[in-house]
Amino acid sequence: MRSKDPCSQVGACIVNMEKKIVGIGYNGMPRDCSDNDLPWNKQSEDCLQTKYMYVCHAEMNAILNKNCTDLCGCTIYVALFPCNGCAKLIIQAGIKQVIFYSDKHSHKPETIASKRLMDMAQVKYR
Ligand SMILES: Nc1ccn([C@H]2C[C@H](O)[C@@H](COP(=O)(O)O)O2)c(=O)n1
Ligand SMILES: [Zn+2]
Repeated sequence: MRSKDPCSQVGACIVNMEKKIVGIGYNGMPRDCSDNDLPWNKQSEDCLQTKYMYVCHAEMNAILNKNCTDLCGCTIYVALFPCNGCAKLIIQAGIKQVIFYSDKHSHKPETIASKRLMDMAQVKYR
């Protein structure tokens, strides 16, 4: 895994209906933003000193890295259940299925909102 996040290395892989890989990504700082200059802290009195303000999620990177015209009908495999921000991207990209390994943040509002959106948009997850 290539992520520089010292606590959580997350990967995502998108496959089309023929099971061909059409996008991969991992969690990392945005392009041209140094992994070394931005914080990787989970907690700080100053939220600007936490990674959450800056890091791009694996799902976002996999979608943006797609090597085909569109992702309609695709399936995304993810290490962690997508947050609400990534759920919006997944839905808007036309991805129809999410296969996740861990749902360890299931109690968080981000995850509850994510499931609400995916249920409405008929994106299956398991
Ligand atoms: N579905 C997700 C959830 C989280 N991430 C990234 C964002 C962070 O780099 C890390 C989560 O950090 P933690 O709070 O678990 O230390 O994982 C992601 O890419 N996709
Ligand atoms: Zn996310």
